[in-house]
Amino acid sequence: MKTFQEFGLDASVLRAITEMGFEESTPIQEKTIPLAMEGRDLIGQAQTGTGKTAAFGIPLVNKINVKEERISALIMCPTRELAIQVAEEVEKLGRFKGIRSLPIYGGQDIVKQIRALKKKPQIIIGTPGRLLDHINRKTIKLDDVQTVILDEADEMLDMGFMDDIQSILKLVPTERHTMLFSATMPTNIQKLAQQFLTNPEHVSVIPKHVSAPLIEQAYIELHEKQKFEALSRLIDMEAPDLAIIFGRTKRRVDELAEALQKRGYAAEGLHGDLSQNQRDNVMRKFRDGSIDVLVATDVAARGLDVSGVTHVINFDLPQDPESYVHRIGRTGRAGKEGTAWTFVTPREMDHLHFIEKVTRHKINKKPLPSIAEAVEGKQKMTAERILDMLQKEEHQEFKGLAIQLLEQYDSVNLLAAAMKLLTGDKKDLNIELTPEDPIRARKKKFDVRSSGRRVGGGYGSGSGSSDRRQGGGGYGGSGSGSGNSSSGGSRYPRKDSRDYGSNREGGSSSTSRNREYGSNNSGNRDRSRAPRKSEDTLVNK
Ligand SMILES: Nc1ncnc2c1ncn2[C@@H]1O[C@H](COP(=O)(O)OP(=O)(O)OP(=O)(O)O)[C@@H](O)[C@H]1O
Ligand SMILES: [Mg+2]
Repeated sequence: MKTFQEFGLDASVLRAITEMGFEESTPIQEKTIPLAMEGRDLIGQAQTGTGKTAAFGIPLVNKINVKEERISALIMCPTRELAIQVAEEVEKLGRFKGIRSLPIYGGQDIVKQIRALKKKPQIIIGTPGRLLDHINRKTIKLDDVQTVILDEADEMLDMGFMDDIQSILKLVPTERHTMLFSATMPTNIQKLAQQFLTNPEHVSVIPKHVSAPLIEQAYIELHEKQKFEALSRLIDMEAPDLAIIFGRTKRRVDELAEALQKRGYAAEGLHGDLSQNQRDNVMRKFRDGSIDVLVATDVAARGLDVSGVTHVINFDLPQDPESYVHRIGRTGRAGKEGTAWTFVTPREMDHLHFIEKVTRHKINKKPLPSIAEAVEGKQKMTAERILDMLQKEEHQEFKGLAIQLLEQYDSVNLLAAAMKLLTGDKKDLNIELTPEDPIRARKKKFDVRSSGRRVGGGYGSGSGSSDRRQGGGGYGGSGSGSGNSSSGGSRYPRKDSRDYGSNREGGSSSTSRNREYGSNNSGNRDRSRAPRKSEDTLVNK
């Protein structure tokens, strides 16, 4: 692998890279940085957690002129959390060069954003809905934008952001440098690429499997009613440092987070119906370790990079293979190992096999963890906590009492009792979750075409595009409901309700497919689209 010195980067950018602790470039960085520095348009595909952000961030900050007082680069992301995270990485990369960057996303006070825009940032990192809002208010002008990056480009298309992106890109000079990035590149991305990129280079670092190599993947076949018990046992058995648990709907996430809390786990939920403040708080707590279980809808599936996530658990099977790849990719990042567990009900087994086929990765079947395994795991963890406390020497004030107790009681019994207390077993609490419908693969899904690799039918282009058309139609008129709309009669249909949601945006919107992560109907899926991808969407051809 190349060191960063070999790219001929600005000294201030190199210094930033060093401070971030990056020693060598990752494969996608090695391939894209030189091309991007030449100004080539490109489509960059590489596994989750392999540094795509810096792959576009480094050449971007390298070329930005700090004297520029206008927006010269635009990065678009599908979710607010991702926009915030990418903005932080860009900020770090550009720090010593003195580059000004700003995240712009829905749910945040627009007046505050307008004030921040007055500081003349050179790089804007935003979600499409809120960007359009600013464009309509003329608080963001794109006339001088020279570089556009679409992170998780396929997801933005999938969420129905195509119209928004088109509207935005129409305002950017055609003489520009455009790059798309994602771990998955479905065929429909070609349409976007053809329209917006000039003679793009397709840079793909997907060796054999589309999912990241350091993730151990397993599934448990079980009935819907067994899921919660299985989850508790699994968490106890595996004792994750940090875990993300994906649920299918917002209601599911709420119920699950509450149920886990009742059982004594430090868990909180994240989905599009929460206020931005709540979303920020949950993410902050998860990042700083004040909670160790994040329960989330697919709003957290893409791009999020939280170090220390050792486990991803699909409490509900994801809708499509892409979602599976991205969800499990929240662990096993930056060279670290991770484990992904997936719960599958008997009726969903076909769909799991489909995911295996598309991702070209066998997912190992594991038995439901037994009570004994759960107990053993919990005991181990309690012991670890005690030893950790010993090392930190934070137990001094209990020493006197300990000596007294030891004079009267047996040491083994004493410690065992203390451990039992510490384990805080609340297993007998009766918890019932509202059942979710199983995901079912469509009948015609294995319509194998000539190459023998394609999987058409329900996942192929035919039904897929009709799904999209439906979605697109629904968005046209969804504007009026947007709570934070202020520029009535705008040129663009208002679609920030799809900005993965907040109460204000999503509440009254009539978004047709509930794809936006913020409808108030608590039972809604955060994404309720039919599976429809073709096999070759995920695998390097
Ligand atoms: N060259 C490098 N050396 C060490 N760590 C790196 C390097 N480049 C990036 N990283 C770190 O790797 C982690 C994953 O990077 P990043 O979030 O960019 O992955 P990604 O490819 O965009 O993944 P996803 O597909 O999930 O969005 C981050 O914590 C980042 O700081
Ligand atoms: Mg990323």
